[in-house]
Amino acid sequence: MAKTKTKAKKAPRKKVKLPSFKLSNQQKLVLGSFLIILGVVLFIAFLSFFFTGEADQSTLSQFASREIETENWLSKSGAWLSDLFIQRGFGVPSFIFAGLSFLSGVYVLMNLSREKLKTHWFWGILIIIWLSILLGFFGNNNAILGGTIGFEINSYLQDFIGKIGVSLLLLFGLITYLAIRFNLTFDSIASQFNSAKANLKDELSDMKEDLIVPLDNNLSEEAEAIKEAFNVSEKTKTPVETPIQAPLEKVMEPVQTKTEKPPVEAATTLEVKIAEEEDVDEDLEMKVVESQEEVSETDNLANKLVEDFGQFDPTLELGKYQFPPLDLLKQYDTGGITINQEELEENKNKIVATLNNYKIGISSIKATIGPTVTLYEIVPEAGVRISKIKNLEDDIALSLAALGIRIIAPIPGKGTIGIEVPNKNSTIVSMRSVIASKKFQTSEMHLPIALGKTISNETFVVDLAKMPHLLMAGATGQGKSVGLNAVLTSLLYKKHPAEVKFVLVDPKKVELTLFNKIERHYLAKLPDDGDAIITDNTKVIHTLNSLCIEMDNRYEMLKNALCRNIAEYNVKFKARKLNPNDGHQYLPYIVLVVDEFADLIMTAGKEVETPVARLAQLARAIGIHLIIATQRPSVNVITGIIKANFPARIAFRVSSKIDSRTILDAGGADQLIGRGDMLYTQGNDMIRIQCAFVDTPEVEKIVDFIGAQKAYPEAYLLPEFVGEESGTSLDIDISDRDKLFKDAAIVIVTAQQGSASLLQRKLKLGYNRAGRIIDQLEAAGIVGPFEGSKARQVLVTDLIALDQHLENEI
Ligand SMILES: Nc1ncnc2c1ncn2[C@@H]1O[C@H](COP(=O)(O)OP(=O)(O)OP(=O)(O)O)[C@@H](O)[C@H]1O
Repeated sequence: MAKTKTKAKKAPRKKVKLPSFKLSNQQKLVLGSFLIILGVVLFIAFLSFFFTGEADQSTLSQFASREIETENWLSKSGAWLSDLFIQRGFGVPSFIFAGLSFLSGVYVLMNLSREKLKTHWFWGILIIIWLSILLGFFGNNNAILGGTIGFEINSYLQDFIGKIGVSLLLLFGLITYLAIRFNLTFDSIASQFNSAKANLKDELSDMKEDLIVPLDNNLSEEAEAIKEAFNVSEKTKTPVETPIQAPLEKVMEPVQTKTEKPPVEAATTLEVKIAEEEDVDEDLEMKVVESQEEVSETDNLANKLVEDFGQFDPTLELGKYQFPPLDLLKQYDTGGITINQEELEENKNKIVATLNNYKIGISSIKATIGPTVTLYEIVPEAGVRISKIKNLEDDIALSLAALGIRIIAPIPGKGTIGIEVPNKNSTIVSMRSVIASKKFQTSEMHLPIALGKTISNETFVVDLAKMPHLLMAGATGQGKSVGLNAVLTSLLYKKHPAEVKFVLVDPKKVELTLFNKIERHYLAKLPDDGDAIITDNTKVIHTLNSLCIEMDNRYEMLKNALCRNIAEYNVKFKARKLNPNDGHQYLPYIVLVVDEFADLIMTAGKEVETPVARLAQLARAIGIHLIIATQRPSVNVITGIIKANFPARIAFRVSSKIDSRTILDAGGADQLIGRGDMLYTQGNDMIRIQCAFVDTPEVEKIVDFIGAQKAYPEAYLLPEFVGEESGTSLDIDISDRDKLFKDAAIVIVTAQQGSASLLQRKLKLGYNRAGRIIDQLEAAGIVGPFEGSKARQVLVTDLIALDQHLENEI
């Protein structure tokens, strides 16, 4: 309740703040000096009123007449103002108005906190009212003291609560003021009292000390005199000294009690100090407040920037950007799901009959119809072993004469066993229907992806940012490319070009080329690089390493901004709390899509695996997400380290159970029916989804629509990466060359084929040594640079030319 109350109170306050005008420096100078002068004018006029007020009384009614003269030091205006404020207003306390005006001027000129000024005015006005009542109370005979207001309020109050009531009310007002304004509490008053007591004690003991020290000095002087007079030896000293020490100890006693005060008293001394600081060093306190202002100024600066310019809008540069309309997508599933009652009945009967053949009784059966598959949920009779039903997978498939039967025993979270049976006529789930779904349209996810529809015909939307990386695998022709397009299309329909960037790697060179048209809107690439879509293996390695650099840079930025992830960082940046001059900028998400990952690993091996593994392990927090698609999900392609960092996996149909296990760590993908039928897992649960279908012409229309709009001057640039093969290999020292360098050169030139595997075979070398020799051959100008999957070009035509080439080197 209390909370809601405070909230309700705060809301209108903010509204009052909104029209807060901002002043230029010149305006501040003008307004500030005006207020200061007004303060001085009021002060002079009020002061003069006490000398000239009576005489000017009669002239007030003829303000406009120039013939009538007034005595006020500020003439007619002075007389009028002081009459208004003092006579008819608040009396003597009106001087506070002059002070407040003066103070306001100073605040405006020195650009001090407006909040503090408001507080001064608030309390100032309250004091004026209180004082005016107080003076009205005591100055019954002199109405000027409390002004008409003070006088009238007084007489009004006295009529109701009497003189005693008014005086108590005034006292209450004073206590309330002190308590709120100076945080005065009963304890602090008590401690003040204690401190005064302690001070008094200290002073008394000091006085005692002062009295004793001369005594002590005198005594020691006397002792010296005695010593000298009688020339006493060490032994004889004691009797003389004893009477002297005794009074000394006695004298020390009060001093000791002073230092060994009980803890309570120590606390009081501490409080005394604080109280003293508060009382004496008011200026010092002001300094403390100023330093707080400095802190709040940075806050205010952000607030002010937000107030002045609104939140930072990353989409502003392409403010008129239009998201692609739904019409660009084709509607394939207008007819809805087509499964007839007969088919359902038939399948049900067959399932029941098959199970009965094996003496498995069913207590109930339920069918859920999906776009491609119908799920029959059965509850077996008590005592039936689940494994028995699971083993009948092939028999049920045989009796239903259908491929792609999957048995889920039991369905997680339900006490049933599921049998998925493909529909005779599967329905295409069009991209349009999933994009148009409420679930996708209203999703608040960072990177929403509408993958398709589940078995119960619900649109399935997931957040790529949460996955945080996606592995897609499936045999050729089962819907991988369509799946990738569905992912990209989802993001294009939901995210502004400023919010997400794609890095597309397409070794097949045909699947993703379409997206070239939106290079300057949505793609990221290396600086000084031709196409943004990467088809060349060397470029892939450079890009992956560059993404690693981008990742490191982003982590640095996050660290400096004290944020844990990209979402927090961007919120802070939008609220203008991060200064672009300190290297901060709005960070778009980066989605790296790699098609045919197996091909990359085959040709570039570790060079690709290492940065991919690094990105997969670390990039989630800074908004780089990986989508990797592959046909061959063998263990040397999807290595343990990559797999461990890709909890979200999609499996299209694969040819064997082993492949299914490699992708999903479970069987099932081998029983799918293809054409976009897929299994999705993000940990434990496995969901069967019919992937949304988006055809190439549709994607083309979308990219044409986006490509035709105003774009950024260039693609999002990734940091530059200097490849090792270009940097280190070229300056390989001749003396550092491998012993087999010449032999290798002969092999390469004879075969006219610059490949490391040739050297491995002919010279029986390991991969690493062969690779190093190839690098040395490149440095020597015998073979050309790395060209991805192709063998390097041999630059020396025959063995005679090779001899000449090597001789020239020396
Ligand atoms: N979700 C889907 N709904 C309906 N049909 C689909 C779907 N996905 C794929 N298909 C059909 O399957 C065909 C092959 O799909 P796709 O090109 O995506 O396969 P792929 O796995 O990428 O093959 P490859 O690995 O050879 O590139 C498509 O042309 C289309 O006819």
